Amino acid sequence: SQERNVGSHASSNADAHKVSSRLLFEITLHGFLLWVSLGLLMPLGVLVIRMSKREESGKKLKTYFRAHAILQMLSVLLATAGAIMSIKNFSNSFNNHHQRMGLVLYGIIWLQALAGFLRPVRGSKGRFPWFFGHWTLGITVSLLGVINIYSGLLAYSEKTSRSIRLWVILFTIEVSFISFFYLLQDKLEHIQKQGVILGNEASGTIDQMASHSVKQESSIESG
Ligand code: HEM
Ligand code: HEM
Repeated sequence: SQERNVGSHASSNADAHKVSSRLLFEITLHGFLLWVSLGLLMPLGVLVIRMSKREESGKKLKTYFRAHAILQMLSVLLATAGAIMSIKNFSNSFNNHHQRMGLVLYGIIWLQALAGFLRPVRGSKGRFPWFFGHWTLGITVSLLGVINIYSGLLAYSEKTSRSIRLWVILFTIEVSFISFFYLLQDKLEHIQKQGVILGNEASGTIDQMASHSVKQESSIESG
């Protein structure tokens, strides 16, 4: 960069300004594309396929599956556009965590999407190992994606000396909502099951419990 400054001595001020505002635009576009991709579409795609867990109608199952596949493919395409752009315009030095982890993420999301298409049919022998691999990699990518968005914001504030406070706060709120909903999905299943037991089998269950405790008491008495 020193060489460049020396080389364009005559119009150095104007050039420096041009370069920096162009770079600023490219960094902002890079950040925005990758946030939409790994920070929004990908986690939404995960939440959507998890909604199919409590679904019995085949038609709705298919819709959730389609939505998952489409959201994840869009996410991969946007990330790829962002990757091509950043490799064209940035330094390609890969000398910090953000850049190196970003490169690894570009690779893994392609693998994950390809693996999504190469799934064994439901109920076959290979389905569980596939699901376990797809789930583990999917969750890992989503977590690393969130971490890389934070480190990208830090890199942005270092490069531009602009405040990132608002973006950090907004992104943290978004991630909290998504995490809450992710955890709630497991609980909803639990709550629904409890509802079924209380609604349909309550009297039977209570009868069983009562007779069980009577037996226990009588066995304590006799013992
Ligand atoms: C998970 C999402 C992200 C991934 C996978 C990612 C990936 C990358 C990669 C691979 C590079 C190096 C590009 C090269 O030199 O060819 C890079 C650079 C950079 N990224 Fe990101 N990025 C992400 C999100 C963000 C966000 C949200 C921002 C915030 C604006 C950001 C800001 C930057 C900056 C400022 C650079 C310049 C290089 C530096 O000094 O570190 N990135 N990113
Ligand atoms: C980078 C892209 C992708 C990511 C990050 C991802 C992530 C995930 C995650 C985390 C789950 C598990 C959800 C849960 O039950 O807790 C899942 C399930 C699933 N994914 Fe993906 N996925 C991606 C792409 C794809 C694609 C492209 C397809 C198909 C074309 C696909 C098909 C499926 C199917 C069928 C399931 C449900 C498996 C089952 O419940 O048996 N995925 N995905």
